[in-house]
Amino acid sequence: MIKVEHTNKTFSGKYGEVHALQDVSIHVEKGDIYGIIGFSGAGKSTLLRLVNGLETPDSGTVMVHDQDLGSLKKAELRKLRRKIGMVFQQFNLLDSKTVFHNIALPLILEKAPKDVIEEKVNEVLRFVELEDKKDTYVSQLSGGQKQRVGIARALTTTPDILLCDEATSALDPQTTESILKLLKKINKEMGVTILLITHQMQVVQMICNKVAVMENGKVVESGSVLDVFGKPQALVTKRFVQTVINDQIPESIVSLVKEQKEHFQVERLKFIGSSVKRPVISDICQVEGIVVNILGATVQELQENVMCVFILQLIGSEDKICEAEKQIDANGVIRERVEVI
Ligand SMILES: Nc1ncnc2c1ncn2[C@@H]1O[C@H](COP(=O)(O)OP(=O)(O)OP(=O)(O)O)[C@@H](O)[C@H]1O
Repeated sequence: MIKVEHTNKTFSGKYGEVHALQDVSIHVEKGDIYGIIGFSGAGKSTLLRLVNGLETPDSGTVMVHDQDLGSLKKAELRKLRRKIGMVFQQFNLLDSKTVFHNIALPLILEKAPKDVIEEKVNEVLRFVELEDKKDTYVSQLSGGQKQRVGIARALTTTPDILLCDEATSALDPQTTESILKLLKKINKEMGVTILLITHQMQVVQMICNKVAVMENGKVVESGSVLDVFGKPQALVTKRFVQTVINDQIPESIVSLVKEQKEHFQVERLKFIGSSVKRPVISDICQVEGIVVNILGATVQELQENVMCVFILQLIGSEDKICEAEKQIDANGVIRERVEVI
């Protein structure tokens, strides 16, 4: 549905050149909620602007619906963009106009008939649950309500792609959750594919099925959310994952672990999907000569799955520890040795 292939974009600024995108590729399929995460300056907005045709790459291609944006005429690009809705961090609404007027704006600009506008606005207002605010001025709304209006406006042209630019960054945690639920409902019930950029891993955890992690203009890691959360490779990805899943040994027990006189190994186990049901702990307990000490455990919801992280201290000889590790690996659990420093 969206294919960005080997794109590069360099800006010339006051202090020299900025390589905003370096060989960036992402593939978004129909029905995805695809998250692009990165710290400030990573290149997320530039990538999003390529997808809606506001920016052109220096090299590489951007395909939307199998159409190469670089080869489209202005009118063709306008037509394609009609099917791409945009949601912004700062809502980009007209404060002195009513909710109805703001939502109707894209259709007013298209000179759609009044009855068509009325019907469509009512439909999207129902969907975002703001029917009672139809005649309220935007200046009188809360941040969450403003974002619902922004989303409703993006839906009036019945887009099949929604691009969200930090849509929840200006909102409190509770409102963020309700907006994310609304985006998920749009994806599920309207079949709209969503590409969002964010710097909050919580957003990715709550609604995305795929994620690309950006750093210094490059995609350093991408894949399904389950894979990326389960086995983050790049340091920046590990840091983002740790903001939502605490997989570290609690500081307070590090010294207790170090006091252990017998030979031991600390292991981090991640159970995702069906591996949650495996009796791994009881399996290792059956390895003769191994004592298991649970140092930490967390459970997080991830998509329609749960991810459990266990930090275990296996006490026993190196041979016995290797035997226990084989038992763990045979159960399809993600395992890594943890050095206690
Ligand atoms: N029009 C421009 N002219 C010059 N430099 C630009 C321009 N647009 C972006 N940049 C630079 O490109 C780099 C990537 O910017 P971009 O806005 O894509 O990052 P970002 O990940 O979206 O960051 P943020 O989360 O802060 O918006 C930054 O160093 C930025 O200063």
